[in-house]
Formats: sequence, C-alpha cells, structure tokens
Amino acid sequence: MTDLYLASQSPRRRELLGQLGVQFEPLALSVPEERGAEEPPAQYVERLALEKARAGLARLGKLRLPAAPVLGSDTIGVCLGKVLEKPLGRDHALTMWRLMSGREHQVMTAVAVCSPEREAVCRVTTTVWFRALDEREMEAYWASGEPRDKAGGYGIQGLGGVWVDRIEGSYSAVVGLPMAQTAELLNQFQVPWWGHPAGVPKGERP
Ligand SMILES: Cc1cn([C@H]2C[C@H](O)[C@@H](COP(=O)(O)OP(=O)(O)OP(=O)(O)O)O2)c(=O)[nH]c1=O
Repeated sequence: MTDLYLASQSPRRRELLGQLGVQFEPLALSVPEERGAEEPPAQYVERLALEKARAGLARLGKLRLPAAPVLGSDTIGVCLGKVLEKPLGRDHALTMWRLMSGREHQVMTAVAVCSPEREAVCRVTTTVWFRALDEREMEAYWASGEPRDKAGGYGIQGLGGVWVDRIEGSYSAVVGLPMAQTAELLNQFQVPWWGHPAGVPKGERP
C-alpha cells in the first residue's frame, strides 16, 4: 500500500519527490500537451498538472489499485510572451535559445494532487536570467542530447546551468517540482514526508 502515486515519467520529479522522503509509486501515463489558442500560460500549466493527476486517478480505478492521492506536475518557460516547451528538434531549440539569450524568462511549474474526495493545485513562477549565448555553444549543447526532454530546451541542473546568470524563485521548481510548495500540498492530503507533523512521534518533536 503506497502513500502517493506520481503521475509522471520525469526522472527529475521522481528524484525530488524521493528527497522529500515520500513513499510513492510511479504511474506511466501519457497526457497530450496542447495549449488552447488564447489560453494564458499560467492557466495552461495548471490545467496540464491537473489533467495528469486526474488521468492517474482514473488509471487507479481501472487497474483496481489501492486508493491514494495522485500527484501530477507540469513545467513550461515563458519568454517575451512566448511559451517554451520541449524542443521539437534542433531548429526549434535554437529559435528558443536565441530568444532567451541575454535576457530573462519565467519558468512556471504547477503541481496538482487529486484524490477521490478533492483536488488542489499550486503554481510557482521563477525568473531565470540567461547570459548571452553564442551559436557554437548552442550547437554543442544540442549535440549533448540534454536539451531534448526539457522545457525551454535546457537543464539548469546539468550542462545548461552554465547559461544561467542568476535566478529568483525556486530552484527545485525549475528542475520540475517545487519542494516547499509540494510539501505544503502533501500536508493538505495527509501524505507523510520526512517533516510531516504526523511523521514524528509527539514526544520527539522539537
Ligand atoms: C527548465 C528546466 C526544465 N526541466 C524539465 C522538467 C520537466 O521534466 C520537463 C518539462 O516537461 P514536462 O512536460 O513538465 O514533464 P515531463 O514530460 O518531463 O514529465 P511528465 O509529464 O511525465 O511529468 O523539463 C529540467 O529538468 N530542468 C530545467 O532547467
């Protein structure tokens, strides 16, 4: 019996949730990521997080797995009003990076938790400043393979970190799961993590 299901294929989300000390089971799902023509980025990222969590809950029912809350999450970038998702290929990645070069962009990550009784969602926005990038670096970065499965085509936690001048907000949210806000959601659903109030026997609390 698990405390939580993680509706995500992202190895980063698995690792960050593991750092919270949550007992969880991953659920393999694929939810189409398509933004409505006029859909604002903040609404889009929250909708996707919720759709992933809801799809996970539906899957539990179908597979007759024991009930537990399901967590879904989504990350996008926004630069000069353009939404930045995973690159479709080399040219798309280069177009995104030329836009982001030498200026700031926002990374939005939404986290949703759904149980049969209720659902909750939160969104964290972090500003990331990129230094000026040159074409040779962009080509070398694409060749590394790292950009392919990441929003905006970069990983702050990897080779892409060298492009980041500074950030304001949550580092873990940029990597894919804001730890502070996720712990808050887990508390709302009584899911134990290492600092959960019920996780430490009363007499031993500081
Ligand atoms: C900006 C940035 C994004 N990312 C990642 C986080 C997300 O995993 C990914 C954005 O894609 P998402 O669609 O949010 O997630 P995903 O497809 O990887 O996983 P799933 O939908 O199954 O949960 O980009 C980094 O790892 N580092 C970064 O610096």
